[in-house]
Amino acid sequence: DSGSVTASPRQQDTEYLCPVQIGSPAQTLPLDFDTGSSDLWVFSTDTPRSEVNGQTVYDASSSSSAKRLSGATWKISYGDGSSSSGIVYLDTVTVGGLTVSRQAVEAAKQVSSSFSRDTSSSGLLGLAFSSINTVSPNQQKTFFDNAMPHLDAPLFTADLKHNADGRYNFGYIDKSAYTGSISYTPVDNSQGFWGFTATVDGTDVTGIADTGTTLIYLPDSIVTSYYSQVSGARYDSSNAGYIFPCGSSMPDFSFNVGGGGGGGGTVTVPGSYVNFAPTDQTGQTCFGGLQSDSSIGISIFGDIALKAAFVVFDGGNKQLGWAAK
Ligand SMILES: CC[C@H](C)[C@H](NC(=O)C[C@H](O)[C@H](CC1CCCCC1)NC(=O)CCNC(=O)[C@H](Cc1ccccc1)NC(=O)N1CCC(N)CC1)C(=O)NCc1cnc(C)nc1N
Repeated sequence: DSGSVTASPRQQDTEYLCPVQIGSPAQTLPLDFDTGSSDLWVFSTDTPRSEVNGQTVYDASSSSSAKRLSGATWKISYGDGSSSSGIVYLDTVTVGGLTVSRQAVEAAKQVSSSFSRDTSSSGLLGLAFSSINTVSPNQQKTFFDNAMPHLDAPLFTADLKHNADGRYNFGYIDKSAYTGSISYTPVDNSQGFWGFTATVDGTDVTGIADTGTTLIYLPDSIVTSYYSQVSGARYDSSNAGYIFPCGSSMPDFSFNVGGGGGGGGTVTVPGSYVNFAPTDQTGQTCFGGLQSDSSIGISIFGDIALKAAFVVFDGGNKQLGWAAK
């Protein structure tokens, strides 16, 4: 089997949403595919009306294939301080033509305010490792883990784009989607994430590939040296990050993956991607897409990096592949 689904950017590439079919007859919900978490959760008819703000909701009672997973609950909190919790159904889930028949669909009975405010997203589809799924008492598998044995190849690929529709493919590598060769590097999934090591300016950086994080968060030394090339750039505590004049032309940012004997491959993030967004309506000052990881405790290669590459998340061989495009 295989599947292929469009990933549409929202709010200047802040997140990417994909249509997912749940239940019988199918209910289509736009979900944020997140390689940084492992719960598939949705706004539902169980979510208080006061917390629903136009989002499409999942109604298990109108799906003939839905079965309540009795006694199961879930509760999750994210790096940006948002959170949600609820109950669990098993139902049929289809992504880009790829169907999993008994997928844990986590219905929200509570969502934090940032989810209520994000009217375009009906929830998340976690693509990290099932070891960090939050369902209790019996942990549940991700859509990818459930699909993997049926896939032509045990992998999915992420091809996110700047201000344009990209694509997640499951079970195959689309050779027309990238240029040159794919450089592979081993994955450390001990924390449940797609962890890997890249080299930036000769320095090894261990981080995670996270489609659910908008920006790139790297060690202070690398970030400071990057912004030292931009006149007027400075760390601004009120914005909690590096800012600079919006008219600045930003240097490209490159990192090497799979740097072993074969020299590996280099991913180059265009400077224009690092000019993330204005900090206010005046459009004078802009917020950087590359920020320090010192308050996070882990380096994150988020959407700003991922949309500069074609990325293979290889669950069978536990490796990450990076190619230019
Ligand atoms: C099983 C939990 C799971 C592993 C969890 N994983 C994550 O948090 C990473 C995951 O990829 C989540 C997925 C997000 C969650 C919010 C909704 C969108 C997806 N990523 C983050 O939280 C990284 C920081 N957030 C982001 O990067 C959000 C993403 C977002 C996009 C659109 C709308 C709202 C939020 N964007 C921003 O903060 N920005 C975009 C706008 C810009 N002006 C500022 C930066 C975790 O580590 N939780 C532990 C945890 C809990 N609490 C805290 C405080 N930190 C934690 N790390």
